[in-house]
Amino acid sequence: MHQQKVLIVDDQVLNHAFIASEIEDFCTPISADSGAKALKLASRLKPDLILMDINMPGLDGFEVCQQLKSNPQTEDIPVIFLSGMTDIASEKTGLELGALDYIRRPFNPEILKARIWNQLQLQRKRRTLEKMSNRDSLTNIANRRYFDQSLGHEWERMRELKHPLGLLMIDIDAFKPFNDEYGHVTGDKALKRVAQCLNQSLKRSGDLVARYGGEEFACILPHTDKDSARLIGNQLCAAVLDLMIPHGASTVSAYVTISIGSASVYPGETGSIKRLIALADQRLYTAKNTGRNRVVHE
Ligand SMILES: Nc1nc2c(ncn2[C@@H]2O[C@H](COP(=O)(O)OP(=O)(O)OP(=O)(O)O)[C@@H](O)[C@H]2O)c(=O)[nH]1
Repeated sequence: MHQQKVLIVDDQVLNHAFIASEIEDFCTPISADSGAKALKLASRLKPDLILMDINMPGLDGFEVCQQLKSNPQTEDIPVIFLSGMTDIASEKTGLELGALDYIRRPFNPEILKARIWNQLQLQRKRRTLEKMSNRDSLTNIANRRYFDQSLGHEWERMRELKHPLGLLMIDIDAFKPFNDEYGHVTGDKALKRVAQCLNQSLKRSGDLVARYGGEEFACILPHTDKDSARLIGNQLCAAVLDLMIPHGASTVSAYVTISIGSASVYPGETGSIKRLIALADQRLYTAKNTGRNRVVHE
């Protein structure tokens, strides 16, 4: 099975089979015989490309394209129309709706194949760049940019669900003395190990840990009330201590430790993302001033 998926949307089963047989040696074709099924499959499977007929019973290809482009989860999936409607007005409508290309039927199978191949190569590069732009290059966990984006997204999601959103602000203790004692190369290695440890300690798929800046990390915990956030914070403190990274210049412990400020709110009309960050930040400050290697919470 190939990694890249192409969703073929057409009410004519014979068309599916023909296109699938042309492209299956370099991608995995998936079939949808209606616009409604296409919308469901697109948001569930996130295909790399959608090849779509226009004339279909129920939702037509134009309507499906419009819905795909207005949903943040599917707006970036490239769409190519494959249609027997050869008039300029239809082609213009398709392109104006955000389709990447419009191929008229009858098409030459070799040309269709070449176009799909080219689009999949571009999509592969696009996805690699997207991944790189969201990662911190030293620690290989999410970066600040991705954190800001995710926090905004989770704030909205939890507001709609009326669920609590937890946030941990995390800072490595006495890291300046660590660098002074062992040098920056060892400092970088310790940062990487702590980052990986935090990342691996989070068990739920919706949780996210990011490098917030320097030796500071931040952890987004959807569906998490203040007690659960504190509990997760304590687990993270214990996990980092368990790494047993020697720290001869620390006044807190013989090993590298972290301090955490924990907060959880129900996103609503009052309150804001800024306020949530400020709360967790203030508590991190308190954790630093009351001994370090601890979680301070409400
Ligand atoms: N090796 C390395 N050090 C970094 C990196 N980013 C930030 N730092 C260092 O982290 C240290 C942070 O020092 P401070 O903000 O004074 O805090 P601290 O010494 O950890 O003290 P507390 O936070 O109060 O426990 C600075 O010396 C930075 O140079 C990095 O990418 N690599």
